[in-house]
Amino acid sequence: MEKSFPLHECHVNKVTIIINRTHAILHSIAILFLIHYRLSFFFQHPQNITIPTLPWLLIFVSELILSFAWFLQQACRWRPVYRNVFPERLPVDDKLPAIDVFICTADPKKEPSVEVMNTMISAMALDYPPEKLHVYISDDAGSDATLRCTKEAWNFAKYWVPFRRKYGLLTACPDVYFSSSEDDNGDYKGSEFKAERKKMEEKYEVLKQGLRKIVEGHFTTNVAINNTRDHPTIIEVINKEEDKVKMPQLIYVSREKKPSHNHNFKAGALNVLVHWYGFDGVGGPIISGSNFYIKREALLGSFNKQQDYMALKRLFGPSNDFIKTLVEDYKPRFIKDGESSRMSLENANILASCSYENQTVWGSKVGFLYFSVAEDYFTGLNLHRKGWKSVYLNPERQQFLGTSTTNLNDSLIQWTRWTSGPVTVALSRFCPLTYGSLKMSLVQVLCYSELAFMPLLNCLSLWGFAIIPQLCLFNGIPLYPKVSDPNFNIFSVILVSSILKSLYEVVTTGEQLKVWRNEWRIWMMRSVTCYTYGCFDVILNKLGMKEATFLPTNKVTDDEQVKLYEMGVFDFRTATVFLAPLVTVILINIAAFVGAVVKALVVDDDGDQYWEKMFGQMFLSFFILISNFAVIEGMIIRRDKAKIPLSSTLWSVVFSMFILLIGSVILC
Ligand SMILES: O=c1ccn([C@@H]2O[C@H](COP(=O)(O)OP(=O)(O)O[C@H]3O[C@H](CO)[C@@H](O)[C@H](O)[C@H]3O)[C@@H](O)[C@H]2O)c(=O)[nH]1
Repeated sequence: MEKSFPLHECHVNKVTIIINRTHAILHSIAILFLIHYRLSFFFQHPQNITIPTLPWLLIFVSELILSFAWFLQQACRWRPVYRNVFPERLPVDDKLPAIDVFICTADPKKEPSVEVMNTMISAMALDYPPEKLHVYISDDAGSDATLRCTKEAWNFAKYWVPFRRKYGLLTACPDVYFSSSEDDNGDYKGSEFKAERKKMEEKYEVLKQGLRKIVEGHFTTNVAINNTRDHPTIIEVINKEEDKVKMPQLIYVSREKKPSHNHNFKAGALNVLVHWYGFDGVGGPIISGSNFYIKREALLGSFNKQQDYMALKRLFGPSNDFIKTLVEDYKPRFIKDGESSRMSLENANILASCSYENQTVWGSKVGFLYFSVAEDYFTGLNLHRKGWKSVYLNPERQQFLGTSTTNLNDSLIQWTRWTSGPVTVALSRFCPLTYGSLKMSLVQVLCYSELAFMPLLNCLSLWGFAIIPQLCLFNGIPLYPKVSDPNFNIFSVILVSSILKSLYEVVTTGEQLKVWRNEWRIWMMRSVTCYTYGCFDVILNKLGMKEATFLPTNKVTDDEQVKLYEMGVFDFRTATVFLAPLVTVILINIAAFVGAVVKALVVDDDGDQYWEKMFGQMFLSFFILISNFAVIEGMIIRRDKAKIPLSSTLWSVVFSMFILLIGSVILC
C-alpha cells in the first residue's frame, strides 16, 4: 500500500502555554480575593455598614459576571498551537476530490457586483483541475442584474483563467492583481507577457465598466423593483458546450422565494446549493461558506446502498436523484446541453423551491442549520458535537480576502446580528454549556460557550461598570477600598493584569499599540450598543414580539469614509438609537468625574480623605473617558460632517440627567 504522509503537522506553542496558564492562575487568585472582599461586606456588623447595600450588590454582580466572561475566555488560550503545512504532499490531480465553491450574494446595492464577480472569477481561477471545480453563485436577491453580471464576468474569466495558469500568477483575483504594487508576474518579464498583461488589463477595465452599467441600468428601470422576497427559481448553467478553454463549471442559482415561506437567510441559500450540488452528483466535495472548506459527509452524514430509500426521503425530501447522491459514490460530472440537462434543470428547480424542505430535516438536523442567524456558529457547534474534526489554516500568503466594515453604522448593524445569533443559542436548549457532548472536550465546550455568552456577559457587566460607581461617586458613596487599604491592591492587580495580558497578545501577534487601544474602546462601545440591542432582539424574539432579521452588511466603499477609517477617525453618522447609549454613558462619566474633582478641590474640607476614599471610582471614570476620548471629541471638538450630531447629544443629555436623577434616588 502507498504510504501517505500527513498534509499538516500540529505543534504546541509551549512558551505561550506557560505564559497563558501562569497568568490565568494568578488572575484567578486575584479574583478570589475580590470575591472575598465583596462578600465580607455582607457579614459585617450592621452598625459598621455605612454604604447602601444595593449599589454594592450591583457592582459585585457586575464583577462576578465579568470574571465569568474572563474565565470562559481562557478556554481558547489554554492550548495554543501552530501548524506546518505541506502542500507539496497533495495527491496528483486524478486523486484530488471534487470541490464546490459557493458564493452568496443577497443585495446588489449593498454588495457591489464588481466585488462579487471578482470573487467568482478568483474561484474559477483556483489552482485546481477545472473538471473537479464547480462554482455556484447564489443570488438571494433574484436580481436580473446579477445574472447578467455573472455572464459578463464569465466572458472575462475565459481569458483570465488561462492567463493566470500560463504565467503562474500567485494572485487569483483580477482586481487585486491590477491594483496591487506587488510584483506578481511569475517568472515572466518579457514583451509577450507585457503585451498580454496590458490586453488583460484593458479587458478588465471594460468588464468593470460593463458591470457598473448593468447595475446602474437595473436601478434606474422598473426591473429594480423586482421583489427580493417573492420570485420564482432561476437556475442557469453558464458554461456553453462550444467553450474551447477548459473551465470549471459555473452555475447561477436563485432559489424560489415567497412571502409566506421563511427563507432562513444565508443558511437557507446554502442548503439549496447543497441540494443542488448533491444533485449535480459530486462525490465527497468540500463546501465553502465564508472561507472554510467542509466535507459533504460532515454536513449530511454517511450512507450506503443498503440504506432504506423511503427513510432517507423522509429525512432529505422526495428527490430520487438527490438520494442517489447520498448512497452512491458519484463521480463529478458536468451538466451538458441536451435532454439530460433539461431533466437536470427541471429537478433542480424542484430542489430550489420554497416547499422542498417541508417535513424534512434540512436546517434542523442536516445541512446548514436555521435556528440562529449566525448559522455558521450554530452549524459548527452541532458538527463538533457529533465529533467533527476541523483545523485552522493560516498560510503566510493570505488566501481569501474579504471586506470589513469601515464605519460605525455598518459595524454596529453587523455586531447586533453577531450578538443576537449566538445569544439566541446561549438562551436556548442548545446552550453549549449543557448541550455539548462527550465528543467535545471541556475546553471546546467552554470556547463555544464564550462565543455564545460573551455579548450578554459583556453588556450586563459593562453597563454596571459604566454607571453604578459613577452614580455613587456623584453621591459621595465609596464602592472601592481606600488607596491606603491593602485591599486596594486587589483591584489594581486585576486591572494591571488585564491590561498587560491584552497588550502582550496584541504585541505578540505583530500588531501595533493603536490596535490595543482600539480593542479596548471598541469593546466598551460594543457592549453598551450592539451587544445590548442584540440581546434585546433575542428577548423580544423569545417573547414573540420581533422576528429574527438578517440585514446584510454593506460592502460598498465610500472614499470619504475610508479616508476617515484609515486616519483612525470615527464616522459617527449612525442612528441616534445607536449613538445615544454611548454618549449617555460618557456624559454620566463626565458628570461624575468633574463633580468629584470639584468636590475634592473646592468643596470638601477634608480633601485628602475624599481623594483616598473616592480614588477608585474617579480613576474608573477617568479610564472610561480617556479610552473613549473619540466620543468626547466627536461630541464637542469636531466640526466635520461625521461628528456626533447635536440632536444625538441633546437626547443623551436628557437620558443621562434622567439616569443620574432616578439612579441617585434608587441606589443611594
Ligand atoms: O438572506 C440572506 C442574507 C445574507 N446572505 C449572504 O450571506 C453572506 C453573509 O452576509 P453578510 O451580510 O456579509 O454578513 P457578515 O456579517 O459579513 O457575515 C458573517 O456572519 C454571518 C452570520 O451572521 C455568516 O453567515 C457569514 O458567513 C459570516 O461571514 C453574504 O454573502 C450575503 O449575501 C444570503 O445569501 N441571504
